[in-house]
Amino acid sequence: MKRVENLNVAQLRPLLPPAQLKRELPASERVNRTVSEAREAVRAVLRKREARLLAIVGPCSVHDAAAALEYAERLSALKARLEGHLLVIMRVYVDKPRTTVGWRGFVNDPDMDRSNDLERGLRRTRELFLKINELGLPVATEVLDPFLPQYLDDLIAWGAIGARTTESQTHRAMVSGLSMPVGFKNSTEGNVQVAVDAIAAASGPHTFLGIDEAGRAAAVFTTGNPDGHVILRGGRAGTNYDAASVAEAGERLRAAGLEPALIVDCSHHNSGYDHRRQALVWREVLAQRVAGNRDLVGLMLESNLKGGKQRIPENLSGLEYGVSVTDPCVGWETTAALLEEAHDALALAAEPELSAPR
Ligand SMILES: O=C[C@H](O)[C@H](O)COP(=O)(O)O
Ligand SMILES: C=C(OP(=O)(O)O)C(=O)O
Repeated sequence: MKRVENLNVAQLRPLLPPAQLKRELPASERVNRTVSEAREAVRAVLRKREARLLAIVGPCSVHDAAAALEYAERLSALKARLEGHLLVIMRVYVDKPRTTVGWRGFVNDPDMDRSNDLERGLRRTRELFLKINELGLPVATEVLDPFLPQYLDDLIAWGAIGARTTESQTHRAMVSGLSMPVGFKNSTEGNVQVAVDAIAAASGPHTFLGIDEAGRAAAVFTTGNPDGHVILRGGRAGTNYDAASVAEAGERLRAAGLEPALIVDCSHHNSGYDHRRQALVWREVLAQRVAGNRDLVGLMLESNLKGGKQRIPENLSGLEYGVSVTDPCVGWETTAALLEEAHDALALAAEPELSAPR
């Protein structure tokens, strides 16, 4: 017989099962509280039961756990001060989609040397998510590989489906079984309807091929995720954070019978991949929200310890600490200033309400 199977597969390397990793690195009570309280708070924000603005900020991708932790420590201190008006969650993105090819993220290639030691990546990612949650800072991440949630789901407060996968049946079905609220990005072309369709699709039950806690192939039967929402990230057709684009996205959700809840991603096509433009987007969207647009429930910022981005050098000792290796990020000072600004603007806008005669 002619060999016809696995012709392009170099190796199949068994991985530790999810239950084993969770046993080795279990969530503490404090971590569990951070995750469950943040998920509940996000749900309240999405349903407009609470007026805080969701602020999802952090690196485009994590490549250095120490730098990510330093960032998390700074952000958790700031979060505590801004809690009255902002619900701050840290972007801890470890599984990166690529337009063509490139480094696939901390979980896939933690050593950044193309050794793709996934088992080490899973361990190190779980360790990092645990430490960040332990600070009381909830974790936001893109859910790209459909098997990954089995290893990390108990540590994630908010999930995203990226612009390249919002239209994917596999991802919609996966989200229908996820335990946390999930935002769907508009497509890279700028199509918002695919994100609206994704919310509707993921809100119902699905059955798909997955793995169970023991790592065995399993048919996964889901009940549907009621907490989908749209993330506007701009597209090749242009930006979509202006008042007209925001209104149109809200109308699309209403027309589909869905809660009009929108997050604006200040980066990606909304910033033209120029990190200096993220502040403009942030301020413009904040002004719309302060002027009374309650469809706008959140903002996303790509931010790191230092601004800009760097190429991954052949010799990794040449990496600059705290600088993104994927999309350009705003630095820490800009991040802190934008968060403070948002907090103060929302506080000011809320004042007349508070002091209104009863
Ligand atoms: O947010 C990250 C990137 O925009 C996304 O992963 C695609 O990256 P690439 O176009 O550099 O491959
Ligand atoms: C990959 C990302 O964004 P997008 O899917 O919008 O390109 C991201 O937010 O890291």
